Amino acid sequence: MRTDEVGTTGKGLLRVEGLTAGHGKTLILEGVSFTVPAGGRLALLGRNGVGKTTTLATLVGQTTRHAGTIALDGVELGSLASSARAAAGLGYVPQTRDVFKSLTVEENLVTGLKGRPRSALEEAYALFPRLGERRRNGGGELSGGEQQMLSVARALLGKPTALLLDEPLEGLAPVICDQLMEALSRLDMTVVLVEQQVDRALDFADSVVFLDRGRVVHAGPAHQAKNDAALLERHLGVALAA
Ligand SMILES: Nc1ncnc2c1ncn2[C@@H]1O[C@H](COP(=O)(O)OP(=O)(O)OP(=O)(O)O)[C@@H](O)[C@H]1O
Repeated sequence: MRTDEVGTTGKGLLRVEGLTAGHGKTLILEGVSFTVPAGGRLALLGRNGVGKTTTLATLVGQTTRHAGTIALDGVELGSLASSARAAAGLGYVPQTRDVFKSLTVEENLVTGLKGRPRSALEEAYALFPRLGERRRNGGGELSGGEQQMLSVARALLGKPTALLLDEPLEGLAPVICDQLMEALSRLDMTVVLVEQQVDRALDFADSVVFLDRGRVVHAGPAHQAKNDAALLERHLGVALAA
């Protein structure tokens, strides 16, 4: 168990098997399988357009699923509506940062409470003190980093057992990336992270899956991938700085 934790322990086993999905009749994913143990952290990596966002969107029920299963703690989610998947414990922070610009920070957070008491908002402010300082500001007045914190905090207020993060660091200054990754590293829950900043993603994750053209082309421990320049070059076209 991690110390200084936020979230749920012992739950969040995510099993994805043979997922074939896309947009309408257009197939993007073909037979994608991976398992993340409860409390595990998976980095889902690959070049642009290989299907990373589509994978997360399929898990939360926003694409057309043609085959395959998605099970969270043994509960099959594949045929449930998105709202029921969220209720079953799947949290999602989309690439678009779901922030309501016309609502204040606090009002945005309230939309994530899902019936929990208002006092739970303190969890969000404890994780991201900056949101506490900005609680009366409008969502549209926030910096990119603050919007991302708000988007993550709102997803966490729903008490997910597995959190899906789509490129949370996109467009953020390095110091804000540091802060966000530090906060995420304190979460004690299953996480699937899609991220272009490969070095940060591999430092955060225990395991990694590389996608190429909608298929899993490599799966293994994150630390091994980090030290395998040929693997990174092959699947991402990049080499990490030593
Ligand atoms: N709504 C859509 N309708 C049809 N095709 C789509 C739609 N959204 C994405 N695609 C296509 O699906 C493929 C996979 O896209 P996806 O966004 O999942 O990739 P990605 O790996 O997340 O890429 P990136 O790193 O650029 O975000 C791409 O070829 C993309 O053009």
